[in-house]
Amino acid sequence: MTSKKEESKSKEGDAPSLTEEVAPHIAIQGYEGCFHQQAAQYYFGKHVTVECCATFKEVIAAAKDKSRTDGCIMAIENSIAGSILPNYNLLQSSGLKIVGEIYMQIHQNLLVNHGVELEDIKEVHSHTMALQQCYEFLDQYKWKLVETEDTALSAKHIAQYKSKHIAAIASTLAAEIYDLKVLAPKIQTLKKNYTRFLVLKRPEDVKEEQIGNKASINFKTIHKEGALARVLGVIAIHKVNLSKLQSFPIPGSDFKYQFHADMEFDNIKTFHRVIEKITPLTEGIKIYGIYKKGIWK
Ligand SMILES: O=C(O)C(=O)C[C@]1(C(=O)O)C=C[C@@H](O)C=C1
Repeated sequence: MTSKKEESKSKEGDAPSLTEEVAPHIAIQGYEGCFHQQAAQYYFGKHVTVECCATFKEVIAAAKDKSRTDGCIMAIENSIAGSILPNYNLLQSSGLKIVGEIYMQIHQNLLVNHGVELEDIKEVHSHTMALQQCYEFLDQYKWKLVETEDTALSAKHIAQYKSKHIAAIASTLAAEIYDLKVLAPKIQTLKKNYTRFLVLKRPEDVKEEQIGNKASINFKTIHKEGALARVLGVIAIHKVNLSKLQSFPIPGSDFKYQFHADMEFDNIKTFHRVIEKITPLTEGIKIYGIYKKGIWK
């Protein structure tokens, strides 16, 4: 049986020559018209093919499976709704490497079937992160908010069932694909609304250390005063920019914490020096990847 990955590679007919670049097949959370698909196209180009998964857990499983995909794209944080904490745990247990990141401007829209007006709406369906990005708009109404797997899938469902009382929050691309009306455009709480996505690959497919100016690491510190401050001091002394520090509980540890840190630097040697110096101050330090800082799109 041909896997979806092989199918996608042979779509154009003949097997690609050795010199020909093969469009990657990438696992995403969501379906046709979702923001992950747009992020995949932005990063890999229009020819990328996607393996649509219902949950982030499935995305990671698909990314780890060589017969299914070449890796995945996973949202990790949003500038309005904040960090997607469960994804930090998934990243940690996955063993996958970060090879890139994407900051993508997200416009959320209220979509309905043609003929439906604001006063007809009783429920609004969307991905939890999308709903959270639109609370200020949604708070004006008494609609029931329903969390779904995906923005685009919500749009597809209201079109499919010709719903008269349900709206979806999704992209204008989803509106086009499923022939829905944009009843209210750009309803996210702040005009500027960015989601950061990580590009992950299996470690064996990351041939050599990436050339980059950003890195993500994970570490634990002992439960003693000043332990984290000492680590941060080393980072500061080396003039490395700590662009994100996220603490999250170690599962099953009665609230002991681990830290995820993103760092930006001009010289890779400086980053390695920081790692050398903080290793004795931390436990279980892990480098998730060295990659090129994403451009805000
Ligand atoms: O539902 C989608 O369209 C997704 O791609 C998921 C997702 C997310 O996980 O944050 C992606 C970007 C937006 O922030 C809203 C939802």
